[in-house]
Amino acid sequence: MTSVARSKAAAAKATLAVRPSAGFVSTGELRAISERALSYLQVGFPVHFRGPAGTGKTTLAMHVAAQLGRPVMLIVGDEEFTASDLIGGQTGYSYRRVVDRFIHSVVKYEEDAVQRWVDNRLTTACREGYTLIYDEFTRSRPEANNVLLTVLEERMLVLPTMTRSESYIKVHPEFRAIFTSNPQEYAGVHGAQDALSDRLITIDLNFYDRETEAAIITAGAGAHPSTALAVVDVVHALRASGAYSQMPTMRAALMIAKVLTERNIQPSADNPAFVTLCFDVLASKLKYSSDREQREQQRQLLLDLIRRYCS
Ligand SMILES: Nc1ncnc2c1ncn2[C@@H]1O[C@H](COP(=O)(O)OP(=O)(O)OP(=O)(O)O)[C@@H](O)[C@H]1O
Repeated sequence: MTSVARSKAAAAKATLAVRPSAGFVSTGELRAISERALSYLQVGFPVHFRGPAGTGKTTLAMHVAAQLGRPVMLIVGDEEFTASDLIGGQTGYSYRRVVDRFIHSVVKYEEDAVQRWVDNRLTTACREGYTLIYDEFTRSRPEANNVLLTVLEERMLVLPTMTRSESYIKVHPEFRAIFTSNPQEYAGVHGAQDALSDRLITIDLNFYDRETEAAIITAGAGAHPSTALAVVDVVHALRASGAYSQMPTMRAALMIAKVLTERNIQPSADNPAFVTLCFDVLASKLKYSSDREQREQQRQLLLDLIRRYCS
Protein backbone atom coordinates (compact mmCIF):
# COMPACT_ATOMS: atom_id res chain seq x y z
CA MET A 1 0.00 0.00 0.00
CA THR A 2 1.49 3.40 -0.98
CA SER A 3 2.07 5.96 1.76
CA VAL A 4 -0.76 8.12 0.32
CA ALA A 5 -3.15 5.16 0.41
CA ARG A 6 -1.94 4.38 3.98
CA SER A 7 -2.57 7.98 4.98
CA LYS A 8 -6.06 7.96 3.41
CA ALA A 9 -6.89 4.67 5.15
CA ALA A 10 -5.74 6.12 8.47
CA ALA A 11 -7.77 9.28 7.78
CA ALA A 12 -10.90 7.26 7.13
CA LYS A 13 -10.40 5.40 10.44
CA ALA A 14 -10.02 8.67 12.36
CA THR A 15 -13.36 10.14 11.18
CA LEU A 16 -16.64 9.92 13.09
CA ALA A 17 -19.77 8.52 11.46
CA VAL A 18 -22.53 10.94 12.49
CA ARG A 19 -26.08 10.78 11.12
CA PRO A 20 -28.52 13.74 11.17
CA SER A 21 -31.02 13.57 14.03
CA ALA A 22 -29.71 10.21 15.34
CA GLY A 23 -31.25 10.70 18.81
CA PHE A 24 -31.10 14.49 18.46
CA VAL A 25 -34.09 16.25 20.02
CA SER A 26 -35.01 19.34 18.07
CA THR A 27 -37.54 21.91 19.22
CA GLY A 28 -38.33 25.42 17.90
CA GLU A 29 -35.45 27.06 19.78
CA LEU A 30 -32.92 24.41 18.78
CA ARG A 31 -34.11 24.17 15.19
CA ALA A 32 -33.59 27.91 14.73
CA ILE A 33 -30.04 27.76 16.13
CA SER A 34 -29.19 24.72 13.95
CA GLU A 35 -30.49 26.39 10.80
CA ARG A 36 -28.54 29.61 11.45
CA ALA A 37 -25.32 27.69 12.18
CA LEU A 38 -25.76 25.51 9.08
CA SER A 39 -26.29 28.56 6.86
CA TYR A 40 -23.09 30.24 8.16
CA LEU A 41 -21.09 27.04 7.57
CA GLN A 42 -22.50 26.62 4.07
CA VAL A 43 -21.36 30.18 3.24
CA GLY A 44 -17.91 29.11 4.51
CA PHE A 45 -17.68 30.68 7.97
CA PRO A 46 -16.63 28.61 11.00
CA VAL A 47 -19.18 28.46 13.82
CA HIS A 48 -18.45 28.48 17.57
CA PHE A 49 -20.96 27.25 20.16
CA ARG A 50 -20.06 28.74 23.56
CA GLY A 51 -21.87 28.07 26.83
CA PRO A 52 -21.89 26.50 30.28
CA ALA A 53 -21.18 22.79 30.75
CA GLY A 54 -24.03 20.50 29.85
CA THR A 55 -25.91 22.94 27.62
CA GLY A 56 -25.72 20.67 24.58
CA LYS A 57 -22.89 22.32 22.58
CA THR A 58 -21.16 19.11 21.46
CA THR A 59 -24.43 17.37 20.60
CA LEU A 60 -25.53 20.39 18.58
CA ALA A 61 -22.16 20.54 16.79
CA MET A 62 -22.47 16.86 15.81
CA HIS A 63 -26.03 17.41 14.60
CA VAL A 64 -25.12 20.41 12.45
CA ALA A 65 -22.01 18.65 11.12
CA ALA A 66 -24.13 15.63 10.13
CA GLN A 67 -26.28 17.88 7.96
CA LEU A 68 -23.24 18.98 5.98
CA GLY A 69 -22.93 15.39 4.83
CA ARG A 70 -19.12 15.21 5.06
CA PRO A 71 -17.05 12.87 7.27
CA VAL A 72 -16.47 14.45 10.68
CA MET A 73 -13.04 14.78 12.34
CA LEU A 74 -13.26 15.35 16.10
CA ILE A 75 -10.51 17.05 18.11
CA VAL A 76 -10.92 17.66 21.86
CA GLY A 77 -8.94 20.58 23.32
CA ASP A 78 -6.12 19.71 25.70
CA GLU A 79 -3.75 21.80 27.80
CA GLU A 80 -0.80 19.66 26.63
CA PHE A 81 -1.53 20.19 22.90
CA THR A 82 1.14 21.64 20.67
CA ALA A 83 0.68 22.52 16.98
CA SER A 84 1.99 19.09 15.97
CA ASP A 85 -0.87 17.43 17.86
CA LEU A 86 -3.13 19.19 15.39
CA ILE A 87 -1.12 18.99 12.14
CA GLY A 88 1.10 15.93 12.55
CA GLY A 89 4.79 15.23 12.88
CA GLN A 90 7.63 12.80 12.38
CA THR A 91 7.06 9.26 13.51
CA GLY A 92 10.14 7.19 12.85
CA TYR A 93 12.13 6.65 9.69
CA SER A 94 11.75 4.82 6.42
CA TYR A 95 15.02 3.24 5.30
CA ARG A 96 16.22 2.69 1.73
CA ARG A 97 19.19 0.43 1.04
CA VAL A 98 20.82 0.00 -2.40
CA VAL A 99 23.31 -2.88 -2.98
CA ASP A 100 25.41 -2.38 -6.13
CA ARG A 101 27.24 -5.51 -7.41
CA PHE A 102 27.97 -4.05 -10.85
CA ILE A 103 31.55 -5.29 -10.48
CA HIS A 104 31.04 -8.81 -9.08
CA SER A 105 34.10 -8.57 -6.84
CA VAL A 106 32.97 -5.21 -5.40
CA VAL A 107 29.82 -4.75 -3.31
CA LYS A 108 28.72 -1.15 -2.86
CA TYR A 109 26.03 -0.32 -0.27
CA GLU A 110 24.03 2.90 -0.19
CA GLU A 111 21.70 3.49 2.75
CA ASP A 112 19.60 6.47 3.57
CA ALA A 113 16.97 7.03 6.20
CA VAL A 114 14.15 9.45 5.54
CA GLN A 115 12.08 10.72 8.45
CA ARG A 116 8.46 9.73 7.91
CA TRP A 117 5.79 12.39 8.35
CA VAL A 118 2.25 11.41 9.45
CA ASP A 119 -0.66 13.82 9.11
CA ASN A 120 -2.69 14.52 12.24
CA ARG A 121 -6.39 15.28 12.40
CA LEU A 122 -6.40 18.93 11.32
CA THR A 123 -4.19 18.23 8.31
CA THR A 124 -6.33 15.26 7.29
CA ALA A 125 -9.54 17.32 7.61
CA CYS A 126 -8.02 20.17 5.55
CA ARG A 127 -6.69 17.81 2.89
CA GLU A 128 -9.83 15.65 2.55
CA GLY A 129 -12.48 18.37 3.05
CA TYR A 130 -13.90 16.91 6.25
CA THR A 131 -15.96 18.80 8.82
CA LEU A 132 -13.74 19.51 11.82
CA ILE A 133 -15.39 19.63 15.25
CA TYR A 134 -12.89 21.15 17.69
CA ASP A 135 -14.58 20.47 21.03
CA GLU A 136 -13.52 22.57 24.07
CA PHE A 137 -10.91 24.26 21.88
CA THR A 138 -10.02 26.82 24.57
CA ARG A 139 -8.71 24.03 26.78
CA SER A 140 -5.74 23.99 24.39
CA ARG A 141 -3.23 26.75 24.93
CA PRO A 142 -3.75 29.64 22.44
CA GLU A 143 -0.33 29.16 20.82
CA ALA A 144 -1.24 25.59 19.88
CA ASN A 145 -4.30 26.91 18.00
CA ASN A 146 -2.39 29.54 15.98
CA VAL A 147 -2.10 27.08 13.11
CA LEU A 148 -5.85 27.55 12.56
CA LEU A 149 -5.54 31.25 11.68
CA THR A 150 -4.40 30.75 8.06
CA VAL A 151 -6.64 27.69 7.69
CA LEU A 152 -9.76 29.74 8.44
CA GLU A 153 -8.74 32.95 6.66
CA GLU A 154 -6.38 32.22 3.75
CA ARG A 155 -7.61 28.60 3.53
CA MET A 156 -3.99 27.42 3.68
CA LEU A 157 -2.48 25.07 6.24
CA VAL A 158 1.16 26.04 6.75
CA LEU A 159 3.38 23.06 7.59
CA PRO A 160 6.83 23.03 9.20
CA THR A 161 8.93 23.01 6.00
CA MET A 162 11.91 21.12 7.35
CA THR A 163 9.85 18.00 7.63
CA ARG A 164 7.95 17.53 4.38
CA SER A 165 8.14 17.96 0.64
CA GLU A 166 5.24 20.48 0.72
CA SER A 167 5.40 23.57 2.94
CA TYR A 168 1.67 24.16 2.98
CA ILE A 169 -1.61 22.52 1.99
CA LYS A 170 -4.39 24.32 0.14
CA VAL A 171 -7.48 23.64 2.28
CA HIS A 172 -10.10 21.54 0.47
CA PRO A 173 -13.10 23.71 -0.60
CA GLU A 174 -15.51 21.52 1.40
CA PHE A 175 -13.54 21.80 4.67
CA ARG A 176 -15.70 23.32 7.45
CA ALA A 177 -15.01 23.89 11.14
CA ILE A 178 -17.26 23.94 14.21
CA PHE A 179 -15.81 24.94 17.59
CA THR A 180 -17.25 24.53 21.09
CA SER A 181 -16.04 26.03 24.37
CA ASN A 182 -16.98 26.69 27.96
CA PRO A 183 -16.87 30.31 29.19
CA GLN A 184 -13.42 31.52 30.27
CA GLU A 185 -14.22 31.44 34.00
CA TYR A 186 -14.23 27.65 33.91
CA ALA A 187 -11.19 25.92 35.37
CA GLY A 188 -8.64 24.93 32.74
CA VAL A 189 -10.12 27.19 30.08
CA HIS A 190 -7.86 29.73 28.33
CA GLY A 191 -9.11 32.93 26.72
CA ALA A 192 -9.30 32.39 22.95
CA GLN A 193 -6.87 34.69 21.13
CA ASP A 194 -8.71 37.61 19.47
CA ALA A 195 -7.30 36.72 16.04
CA LEU A 196 -9.01 33.31 16.23
CA SER A 197 -12.27 34.51 17.81
CA ASP A 198 -12.41 37.20 15.10
CA ARG A 199 -12.59 34.44 12.46
CA LEU A 200 -15.51 32.62 14.11
CA ILE A 201 -19.24 33.29 14.26
CA THR A 202 -19.91 32.68 17.97
CA ILE A 203 -23.38 31.59 19.07
CA ASP A 204 -23.80 31.72 22.85
CA LEU A 205 -25.90 28.88 24.22
CA ASN A 206 -27.58 28.78 27.57
CA PHE A 207 -29.80 26.20 29.20
CA TYR A 208 -32.81 25.28 27.10
CA ASP A 209 -36.38 26.00 28.13
CA ARG A 210 -38.31 23.52 30.32
CA GLU A 211 -40.07 21.77 27.39
CA THR A 212 -36.87 21.30 25.36
CA GLU A 213 -34.94 19.91 28.35
CA ALA A 214 -37.86 17.62 29.24
CA ALA A 215 -37.97 16.35 25.64
CA ILE A 216 -34.21 15.68 25.78
CA ILE A 217 -34.54 13.85 29.11
CA THR A 218 -37.50 11.82 27.81
CA ALA A 219 -35.48 10.75 24.75
CA GLY A 220 -32.10 10.39 26.48
CA ALA A 221 -33.31 8.51 29.57
CA GLY A 222 -36.23 6.68 27.96
CA ALA A 223 -38.33 8.26 30.73
CA HIS A 224 -42.05 8.92 30.84
CA PRO A 225 -42.67 12.57 29.86
CA SER A 226 -44.26 13.32 33.27
CA THR A 227 -41.17 11.90 35.03
CA ALA A 228 -38.89 13.95 32.78
CA LEU A 229 -40.88 17.13 33.52
CA ALA A 230 -40.80 16.54 37.31
CA VAL A 231 -37.04 15.95 37.30
CA VAL A 232 -36.37 18.95 35.03
CA ASP A 233 -38.48 21.13 37.34
CA VAL A 234 -36.38 20.15 40.37
CA VAL A 235 -33.12 20.81 38.51
CA HIS A 236 -34.40 24.11 37.06
CA ALA A 237 -35.57 25.24 40.53
CA LEU A 238 -32.21 24.38 42.11
CA ARG A 239 -30.51 26.29 39.28
CA ALA A 240 -32.82 29.28 39.87
CA SER A 241 -32.17 29.19 43.64
CA GLY A 242 -28.46 29.93 43.13
CA ALA A 243 -27.73 27.71 46.16
CA TYR A 244 -25.13 25.70 44.23
CA SER A 245 -21.40 25.93 43.74
CA GLN A 246 -21.49 23.67 40.66
CA MET A 247 -24.32 24.46 38.21
CA PRO A 248 -26.83 21.57 37.98
CA THR A 249 -27.13 20.76 34.26
CA MET A 250 -29.10 18.50 31.93
CA ARG A 251 -26.64 15.72 32.77
CA ALA A 252 -27.90 15.69 36.40
CA ALA A 253 -31.50 15.43 35.17
CA LEU A 254 -30.51 12.68 32.73
CA MET A 255 -28.79 10.71 35.53
CA ILE A 256 -31.81 10.93 37.84
CA ALA A 257 -34.33 10.15 35.05
CA LYS A 258 -32.30 7.19 33.73
CA VAL A 259 -31.94 5.56 37.18
CA LEU A 260 -35.66 6.14 37.87
CA THR A 261 -36.62 4.52 34.58
CA GLU A 262 -34.19 1.60 34.68
CA ARG A 263 -34.88 0.81 38.36
CA ASN A 264 -38.61 1.55 38.05
CA ILE A 265 -38.53 4.05 40.93
CA GLN A 266 -41.55 6.31 41.31
CA PRO A 267 -40.58 10.04 41.23
CA SER A 268 -42.40 10.99 44.44
CA ALA A 269 -41.26 13.02 47.45
CA ASP A 270 -42.86 10.26 49.56
CA ASN A 271 -40.57 7.65 47.99
CA PRO A 272 -37.31 7.49 50.04
CA ALA A 273 -35.49 5.85 47.11
CA PHE A 274 -36.34 8.83 44.88
CA VAL A 275 -35.35 11.42 47.52
CA THR A 276 -32.05 9.60 48.16
CA LEU A 277 -31.32 9.46 44.42
CA CYS A 278 -31.95 13.22 44.06
CA PHE A 279 -29.66 13.94 47.00
CA ASP A 280 -26.94 11.63 45.65
CA VAL A 281 -26.97 13.46 42.30
CA LEU A 282 -27.70 17.04 43.39
CA ALA A 283 -26.47 17.59 46.98
CA SER A 284 -22.80 17.57 45.88
CA LYS A 285 -23.57 20.64 43.72
CA LEU A 286 -24.80 22.69 46.69
CA LYS A 287 -22.54 25.41 48.05
CA TYR A 288 -20.22 23.78 50.61
CA SER A 289 -20.43 25.23 54.10
CA SER A 290 -18.41 24.23 57.15
CA ASP A 291 -21.30 25.45 59.25
CA ARG A 292 -23.48 22.48 60.18
CA GLU A 293 -26.64 24.59 60.43
CA GLN A 294 -26.12 26.11 56.96
CA ARG A 295 -25.61 22.62 55.49
CA GLU A 296 -28.86 21.52 57.09
CA GLN A 297 -30.66 24.56 55.65
CA GLN A 298 -29.38 23.70 52.15
CA ARG A 299 -30.50 20.08 52.46
CA GLN A 300 -33.89 21.36 53.58
CA LEU A 301 -34.04 23.63 50.52
CA LEU A 302 -33.41 20.66 48.23
CA LEU A 303 -36.03 18.61 50.06
CA ASP A 304 -38.56 21.46 49.70
CA LEU A 305 -37.88 21.61 45.93
CA ILE A 306 -38.44 17.86 45.63
CA ARG A 307 -41.69 18.12 47.61
CA ARG A 308 -42.84 21.10 45.51
CA TYR A 309 -42.39 19.40 42.14
CA CYS A 310 -42.71 15.71 42.89
CA SER A 311 -45.57 15.30 45.29
N1 LIG B 1 -30.59 18.29 21.39
C1 LIG B 1 -30.25 17.22 22.12
N2 LIG B 1 -30.84 16.03 21.85
C2 LIG B 1 -30.54 14.95 22.61
N3 LIG B 1 -29.68 14.95 23.66
C3 LIG B 1 -29.07 16.12 23.95
C4 LIG B 1 -29.31 17.31 23.21
N4 LIG B 1 -28.55 18.30 23.75
C5 LIG B 1 -27.87 17.77 24.78
N5 LIG B 1 -28.18 16.46 24.91
C6 LIG B 1 -27.65 15.55 25.96
O1 LIG B 1 -27.32 16.36 27.10
C7 LIG B 1 -26.04 15.97 27.63
C8 LIG B 1 -25.08 17.17 27.57
O2 LIG B 1 -24.92 17.51 26.20
P1 LIG B 1 -23.45 17.91 25.62
O3 LIG B 1 -22.43 16.94 26.10
O4 LIG B 1 -23.59 18.14 24.16
O5 LIG B 1 -23.24 19.28 26.40
P2 LIG B 1 -21.98 20.25 26.32
O6 LIG B 1 -22.47 21.64 26.37
O7 LIG B 1 -21.09 19.88 25.18
O8 LIG B 1 -21.27 19.87 27.68
P3 LIG B 1 -19.74 20.14 28.09
O9 LIG B 1 -19.48 21.60 27.92
O10 LIG B 1 -19.69 19.67 29.51
O11 LIG B 1 -18.92 19.29 27.15
C9 LIG B 1 -25.54 14.82 26.80
O12 LIG B 1 -25.88 13.61 27.47
C10 LIG B 1 -26.35 14.89 25.51
O13 LIG B 1 -26.61 13.62 24.98
